[in-house]
Order: sequence, then structure tokens, then C-alpha cells
Amino acid sequence: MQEMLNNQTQERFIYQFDDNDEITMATEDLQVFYGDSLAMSNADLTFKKNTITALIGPSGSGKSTYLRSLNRMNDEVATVKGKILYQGVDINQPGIDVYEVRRRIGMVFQRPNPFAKSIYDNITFALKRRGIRDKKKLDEVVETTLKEAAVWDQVKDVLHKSALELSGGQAQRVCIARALAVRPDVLLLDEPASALDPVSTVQLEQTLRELKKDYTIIIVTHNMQQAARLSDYTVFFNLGQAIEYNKTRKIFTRPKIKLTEDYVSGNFG
Ligand SMILES: Nc1ncnc2c1ncn2[C@@H]1O[C@H](COP(=O)(O)OP(=O)(O)OP(=O)(O)O)[C@@H](O)[C@H]1O
Repeated sequence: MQEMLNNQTQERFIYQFDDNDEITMATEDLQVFYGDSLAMSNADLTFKKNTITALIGPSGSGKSTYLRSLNRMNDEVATVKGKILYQGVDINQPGIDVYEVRRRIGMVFQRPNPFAKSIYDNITFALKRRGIRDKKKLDEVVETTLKEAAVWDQVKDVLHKSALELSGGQAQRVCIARALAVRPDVLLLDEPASALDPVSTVQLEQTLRELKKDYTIIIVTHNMQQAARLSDYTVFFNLGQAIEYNKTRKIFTRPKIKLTEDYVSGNFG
């Protein structure tokens, strides 16, 4: 009852794009339940093509739950109601090919999770499973994606070395290359720099800036400076709801909602 009340009275500001902005993804009336418990609601958000959007908010505010819903990664653990629109099509309905959804909407996790295989095999794994055997084609994908992920120069001479022997920063960029190998449109990243040192973090951010020319990027981060440096738009989540969505500059200089201001200025709680 208390939660219902809060839903109705919570002040929020959600940025609306113009009709001529090209929209890649959006959610409408999204509700995510773990068992009977409503973990996420009130997040009617729209993501513009070739932008980086940061999802920020305190621990447990629903950022990862929201992110994982976008490519149906929550299917096994949660009940997800509402619309998840990708290129205008609701992908949260029966009959949708979930594997195809995850191909187009790729995900990179918090901890680098390379397979216990060579760098080359990590990148080509999904392609080989889809029956692509042409060595020239596979070589090309390995080179292109490792270049896109800005790790080619460091690994080009050791492509057949185990990916488990890479540094955290290199492994995370190989995981990005692996996600890119199936040619997604959207890249979801759940705190991808949290296990990286400051130098690798800066390199990763540079990589993401380059990638946004070709991809739409949505990133969960706990690091406020990272959100401010990297993203074009920022969403502030609290208690499982999107409270404020605006241009990043505005969120960090002139937030419209008091709760956002308290959070970004460190006076939260
Ligand atoms: N698999 C799960 N089963 C049950 N409850 C879950 C599950 N995953 C998340 N939750 C709950 O849903 C709520 C939102 O969690 P979520 O992980 O989305 O928050 P978050 O903002 O990403 O947090 P963090 O910043 O700590 O990663 C929390 O109350 C959490 O305990």
C-alpha cells in the first residue's frame, strides 16, 4: 500500500525525444517482479540511436533489473510485464526469438567473463555455433571486433593464447569484442569497469565513446564521474523507479528533482 502511494506521489522528470530523433529502444509500463515482489516499475524510458545512456542510483534501486530486462536476460528469474520496444517492435511477448533478441542487444557484465578458450575462440564462438566456418570470414571478424574494442594491438600476436591469461582490462575488452562479433545494435553494460584499474577504466571509456558511432549504449555505473564523463543522457533510479532522465549535463548541474540533486551531490539518505 505504501509503495502504491509512493508511486502516485513521486515527483519525476523523464526526458522526451523529438519525433525526428531516431529511437532504438524504449520501455512502456514495465514491471519486474521477483516472485510476488515488485522490484521495478515506473520506467517509461526511450533510448536514442548512437548515444550513451548511464543508469545511476543507489544499490538495490533496480538499475541491473531494468538493464537485464532490455534483452530478456531476466526471463529465467523474474516476471516481466509491459512493453520492451526494439526498433518499434515489442520484444516482450510470446513468439519472439529470445536468442535473436540477445544477438541484437548484446550484454557485457560486471566482471570480465571470458570463456576458458583462446582469444580467437572467444570471439568466434557464437559465429561457429551458427555454422560459420569460413576461416577468412572468422579471421576478419576477430580482427575487426578486437580493433573496435581497442585491444587488437595488444593481443594480435597471441590470439591463440587462453583468454584467461589476459589482464582484467584486456579481458573486458575481449568480452566487448565477443559481444560485437554477432553484430548487435545495442550494447548493454552492467558496471563494466568496476573490476578495472583507473588506466583500464579510462581506456574502456574511450572505447565506448568510439563505439557509440555504431551502437546504442546503455551502461549501469556506480561511478558518478564516469557517468558525467561518458554519457549523453543519464537516468537516476531510486526504489525501483526511474526518477529523473535528462541530458547528463543537466542531471549533474541542474537536476529537476530534489532526490536526484541529493544523490548526485552525495547528500542522499
Ligand atoms: N534474482 C533476484 N531475485 C530476487 N530479488 C532480486 C534479484 N535480483 C535483484 N533483486 C532485488 O531487486 C531489487 C533491485 O536490484 P538490482 O540488482 O536491480 O539493483 P541495482 O540498482 O542494480 O543494485 P546494485 O547497484 O547493488 O547492483 C533489489 O531489492 C534486489 O534485492
